[in-house]
This record gives sequence, structure tokens and C-alpha cells, in this order.
Amino acid sequence: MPHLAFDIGFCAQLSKLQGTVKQGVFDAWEKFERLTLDQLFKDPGLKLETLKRARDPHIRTIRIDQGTRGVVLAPDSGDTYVLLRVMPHDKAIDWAVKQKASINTVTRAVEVRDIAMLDELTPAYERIAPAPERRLFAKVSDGDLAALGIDGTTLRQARALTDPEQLEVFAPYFPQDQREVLEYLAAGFTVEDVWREVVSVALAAAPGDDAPVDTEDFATAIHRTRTRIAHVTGSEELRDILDKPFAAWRVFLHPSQHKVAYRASYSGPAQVTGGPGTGKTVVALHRVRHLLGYLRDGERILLTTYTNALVGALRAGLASLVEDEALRDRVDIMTVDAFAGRVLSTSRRPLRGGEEETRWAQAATATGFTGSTQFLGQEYRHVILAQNVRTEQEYVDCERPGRGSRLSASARPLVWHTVEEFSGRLASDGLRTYLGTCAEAADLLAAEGPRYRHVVVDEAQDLHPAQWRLLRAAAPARPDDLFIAGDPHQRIYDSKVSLKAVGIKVAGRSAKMRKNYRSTHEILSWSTALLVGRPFEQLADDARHETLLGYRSALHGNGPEVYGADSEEAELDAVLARVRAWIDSGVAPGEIGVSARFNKNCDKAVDRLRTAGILAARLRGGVPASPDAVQVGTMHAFKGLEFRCVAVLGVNEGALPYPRAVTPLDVDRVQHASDLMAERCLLFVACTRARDGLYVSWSGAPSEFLVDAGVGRDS
Ligand SMILES: Nc1ncnc2c1ncn2[C@@H]1O[C@H](COP(=O)(O)OP(=O)(O)OP(=O)(O)O)[C@@H](O)[C@H]1O
Repeated sequence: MPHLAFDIGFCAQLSKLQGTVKQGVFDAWEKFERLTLDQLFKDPGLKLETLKRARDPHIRTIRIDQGTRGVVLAPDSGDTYVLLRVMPHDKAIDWAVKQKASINTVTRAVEVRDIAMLDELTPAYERIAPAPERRLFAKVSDGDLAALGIDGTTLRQARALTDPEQLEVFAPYFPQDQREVLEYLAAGFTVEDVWREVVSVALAAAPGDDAPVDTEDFATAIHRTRTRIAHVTGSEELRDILDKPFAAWRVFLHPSQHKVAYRASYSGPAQVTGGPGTGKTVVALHRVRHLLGYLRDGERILLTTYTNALVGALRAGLASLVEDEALRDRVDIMTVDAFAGRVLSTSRRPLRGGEEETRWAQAATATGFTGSTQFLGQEYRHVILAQNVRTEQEYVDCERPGRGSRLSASARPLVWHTVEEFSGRLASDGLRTYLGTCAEAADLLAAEGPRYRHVVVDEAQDLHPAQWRLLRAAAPARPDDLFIAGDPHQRIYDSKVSLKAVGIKVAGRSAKMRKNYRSTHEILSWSTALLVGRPFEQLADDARHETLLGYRSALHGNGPEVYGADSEEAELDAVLARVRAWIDSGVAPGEIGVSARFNKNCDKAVDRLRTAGILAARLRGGVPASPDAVQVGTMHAFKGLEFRCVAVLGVNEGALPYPRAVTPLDVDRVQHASDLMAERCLLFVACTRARDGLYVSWSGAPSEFLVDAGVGRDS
């Protein structure tokens, strides 16, 4: 019986297809399931036509609805056809005749290239290319390229290229696996690295034997191309794919994602890192699905993250990935702080922002400590809680790594007594700090025993050692105990942690994602410039620094728009105009995010939008008040979320970095530097929430972070 399978390129189009076109796709799929191949070819409604000018006889078109055609890959033998794209009639024919399908002899997968476009571009680039030794891939031999799956045609084209910008021009037309190999090489990876990171993972994702590849056997290759071709088994599954346009990740994991998420077992804690939008959350969710498949009776999984907003996103993500509700119920999804509260089941109220400093001041007055209250809070957090210091003697004796202020042994008892005073007063007033709660809960779990078989952690970069101790104690130290996803480039809270120091060793079980699926290349490279050249400590503690080497996006679009206004009023007017233009161009208000450093700017933006008749809602604790409204929230609240278009406003001098969030140099120089970095990351996080459109504005003088990145000088 014939089948119609779906290429990832078609799935990427889904969000833009109209309901009637989707119905047409559904009807075509049903026809494939119902008819014989012979009947399909004769079906007058389907019009499974060959094209006269086609570069490849395997590329045909089918009728989807009045005026719309689907381009399909039709193998000579076998009965699974692949829907590559759906387009208006003329465009579809025009695109289809230019494509050529082939089978990669190394990865064994089907690839489709725009051969007509490549043939047209290549001679032009060859004419202007400098001497061969100055070209992009001069240092890689033909033999090495062939070993990585580059075929003769692509070899000639790749040899014409001089720099990564030219590769970008060619990239959309190249065959998919070969494109990836070339992009990795252009990003500075060695041939061995590319083999390990790209080719071997693609190969592992393609089931089958090791026999030499038959480059004419499309029927087999189509079934082996698991990461780009979805085989739908039933009408409900297809409805699901068609109706959830942004959920392509449920179906197509990149081989590098698949390898990490579906590895049968890790002998201990495992970690996945990668820049924003590289699918770390997606990988974590798939890992949960994998683990659910092996869960024994009575065992449970904790899926945890940093903020309530992300809890909501994880819950929705898991619901779309794991349909079985009973299975899903075996996963508890909550923030680490909520988990700590649940373990302790305490009625003490957590301190609100701002209360803590007053409490430190009261404790200092009581003990006669005359130093800064900021110092006390940080000492409590970064030394006492971080190292789990329990006694005065331990405190007097301890090292204070990561602190940039001296504290002599003789000065420590007073600090210790002030901390005791602070904690004692909190307890008697029925109060607690979040981190103190985590520390207590970790102790309790260590005494009572673990509660989960597996713990999966997202947004791990911001967790404090006390939170890690809690998570460590939540699952027994066994294979697959902890799965950790995070990105040190997005560290926006004041936590520095060495996983090793809290008993979590991920060496040899760590993977890095490099491909961004969220933002366009233009948004990504602009945002990355905000950080470039700054060293980042890894999550794990192996003395290497994290880099954004090879971090890239395959999506293209408009570059970010920046605007420096004369006044705050003018800036708000411009944001309003930008949001209105997005809506006028078809972006739904709920797909737009507006972010600022401070609540007060957010409130003003909401007022301005509402006054102009645009639905706008404050995103607080991550729960969108109304999904149909423009979502307005602080940069902290935007962590981990994504929107089609994002406006970031108030990126002014004095706001980023926010002086009050940065410890003065004379209080602690190390803390000063790390606070500045957290402020810089905050802007990076806000900007990398955008998929298609990014707008950044300020009034008066721009933030030094923009100036450092070369933005805003002439505005
Ligand atoms: N294999 C894939 N195919 C298609 N889309 C994907 C794939 N992997 C991830 N995505 C999409 O990319 C976007 C970013 O994914 P995700 O939120 O998991 O990234 P992240 O690394 O956790 O991001 P951040 O660190 O910025 O929060 C999401 O829209 C997700 O659906």
C-alpha cells in the first residue's frame, strides 16, 4: 500500500498554511493510504504528474487544492512518497523543476538540493574566487571531504567559496547533510570533530545495515532518513501534526539531539549545553519521554526548572509529547523552590524581594556589625549556604573561593553571629529565604531518602549549590539519576556553581548543541555580538571555558531594528508603532513580546498599547494573563520563553547595567565583575527570545553593552 510521508521542509511551512490547504494535504495523504500505486497515477484529482523541465524525474507534483500543488519525491521502487513542499501552482512547478534528490553515501540519508540555483551561482563565484589556497576549504583535502559525505557536485561548489558569508548564500540550496558538514568546517571544526559531531550522529540515526549504499535505492533511503522525513501511521497523528504547527520538534529531532535524548542509559548524571534556542528544553522533554518508557511501578520523575513561567512551558511541552495522561502523571513538574517547599511542608512564608536587605540591617544592628548589608547577604549566599557551612569554626576555617573581598579570620565570628541572628529572627517571625529552604530540604531528603528515580533539570545555569544539593538528594545515585540542560551564556542570577563540588560529575556524559532552531541568523549574530569575547565558566567544573564556536541558525530573515529616541515618551510611541506594524503584517498579538529591565517600563508599555486599542497583558510569574494579548514582561520574566517578535525597550545607560544590581568594586571586586556579566547576559537572554523579528530601543544614551557591540554610536 502506498504512503505519503512528510519532509521537514514541509513541516516548517505549516504555520503559514491555510486551513483549506491543510485539509487538501490531509485528503492527499488519505488517498495514498486508500489507493494502489496504479490508481494513484491515474487519479484525476491527484494529478501525480512528472514535469517536463524537471532536473530530476523523481520530483513530481500533486494537486492539493484549487491553485495549490505539493512537490513530492517519488521513488522508482517502493511505495513511500515524500511531500517536500506545498506552494501556489506556478511557484511549485518553478521550485520543483530545479530540485534534485540524491542519497548521501556516508550518512545514507536522502538529500534534496536546488541544483539549478547551485549551477547558476557556482561559475559566478568561481570567476571571482582568489587563488585556491585562499579559499574557504583550502585546508581540507578532497579525500577528507568525501569521507564526510561531500559528493563530486558539492565538492566543486564548495571549492568555489572564499568565506563563510559566501557559504551562507549557498547554504539554503545545498543538500542538507552536506551543508551541515560544510558549516561545521567553516566554523573551525577539524575533520575529526565534524565526523564525530555530525556524520557519526547522522549515521547512528539511520537504521540499517553496513552494506555499501545503493545510490539509486530511494525506497530504502527514505526509510532511513528518520531525522528529516516523518512517517505518519494514522489519521489522528497527521491531524496532530497539521494542527500544531510549531511542534516540528516533536517529530524531527536533529541527530545530535536524538543521540542525547534517546541514549539508552547514562552511567551517571548527564548534561546538555548549548546557546539559546538550540533545543535544550526539547531534548530534556524527549529525555523524560524516553525515561518514562522504562519507569518501574511506583517510580516517579521530577522535571524541574527555575521559574514558574518555565514550569508552564514544560507542562505544555510534555503534554504535546506524551499523550498518555496516566504516564504523564508520573512526572512532577515544578520549580526547585516549589519542590523544596513541598519537601519541608512548611507554613513559613518566603521573604519577598527587598525584605531581605532590611532583615540583614536589623541583624547587623543587633550584633554591632558595621560593614555593608550587601556583603552579609552575599556572604550568606555564596559562602555559607554554597559550602553548606554549619558551625562558627567551619566558617572561620573555610576558603572563600569566588569572593573578591578579604575577610580575616578574626573578623569572621562577628559575621557568623550576624548570620545566626538573621536566621534566628526569620525563624521566630515565621519567615524563610528560598535558598535556606532548599538547604533545609536537602538535609531532610538526605536523612529520609530520595523521592524520585530520575531528576531532569532545565535552565540549570542559574541554580545555586544549595538547590543542587537538594536535587542530588532527590534521586538515588544510580545510572540516569540526573539529566541536566543549561547554558552558561544565559546566567542571569547570582549563582556560581561547580557541579563537581556538589557531587555531580558529568565528565564523559556531556554534549553540546550548536544549531539554533529559534531565531534567524540575523537576530542570532546580532545578539551574540553582545557577548562575544567574554569568557564563560562551564556548568561542570573542568576549567575550560564555554564558547559559542559553531553556534548558528539555518533560518534567515530581517536583521534587528534599533532605535535611539530623544525621550521616554518618544520611545514608547516608537514601540507602539513597531508593535502595530507587526500586527498589521499578520503577527498575532499573542506572538509578540515586549520586554524591559524594570517593571515600571513594562507598566508604561502596557498602558501605551492599551490606550492605542492593542490588547496587552503583563506576564507575571510567567503565566500569561491572556494568550491573545501582547505579552509584556521584565527581562527576568522572559527567561526561557520565546515569541515570534520581540521588542526590548529601555536599553539605556543607567538601566543596563543597573547600578543597584551591581556590587560596588570596593565591596567585592569579583562579585562586581560577575554582576556586570549577569546584566549583560540579561540583555542577551531578552534578545534571543525572538524568532523572526527583534526591535531594540533606548532613550537618551544607549547602554554600554550596546555601545560595546558597536550599536547605538551614531543613533
Ligand atoms: N529538532 C527541532 N526541529 C524543529 N524545531 C526545533 C527542534 N529543536 C528545537 N526546536 C525549536 O527551537 C526552539 C527553541 O527550543 P528550546 O526552547 O528547546 O531551546 P533552548 O535551548 O532550551 O532555548 P533557551 O536556552 O534559549 O531557553 C523551540 O521553538 C523549539 O520548538
